[in-house]
Amino acid sequence: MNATEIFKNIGDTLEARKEASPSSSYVASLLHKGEDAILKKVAEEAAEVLMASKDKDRLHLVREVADLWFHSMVLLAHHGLRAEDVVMELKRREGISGIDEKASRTQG
Ligand SMILES: N=c1c2ncn([C@@H]3O[C@H](COP(=O)(O)OP(=O)(O)OP(=O)(O)O)[C@@H](O)[C@H]3O)c2ncn1[C@@H]1O[C@H](COP(=O)(O)O)[C@@H](O)[C@H]1O
Repeated sequence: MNATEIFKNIGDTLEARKEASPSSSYVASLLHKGEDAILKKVAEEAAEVLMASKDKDRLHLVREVADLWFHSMVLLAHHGLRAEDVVMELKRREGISGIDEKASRTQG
């Protein structure tokens, strides 16, 4: 299974969890708690990424980034968006130098 298929499968699961009972699923319970609870998890996971990076523990870092990506996907689902929307934005940016893009924003 490639990354695109994994993102799609998780996105489909998150969508299905909107109809699931909060007692039966972590995602359903988080979606049920609402935006503030999801944002709190995203912030917590981002902080854990920082700590894992400082620990110089590569496996720990991969696991924390997975937690951050996953909770970001739950946030996207809350807003009716999917990982594929973020991938499309990254694709749109492909080949556009960050330096050139920043310069175009500061001109005129
Ligand atoms: N990828 C994940 C995933 N990554 C992390 N987590 C959960 O995210 C939670 C957050 O972890 P923390 O490190 O903050 O630990 P915690 O203290 O237990 O969390 P809190 O009680 O503070 O929320 C843990 O319960 C993890 O199990 C995930 N839960 C679900 N998924 C995917 O979502 C699908 C649906 O999950 P359910 O809705 O639970 O069936 C699963 O099949 C997976 O594909």
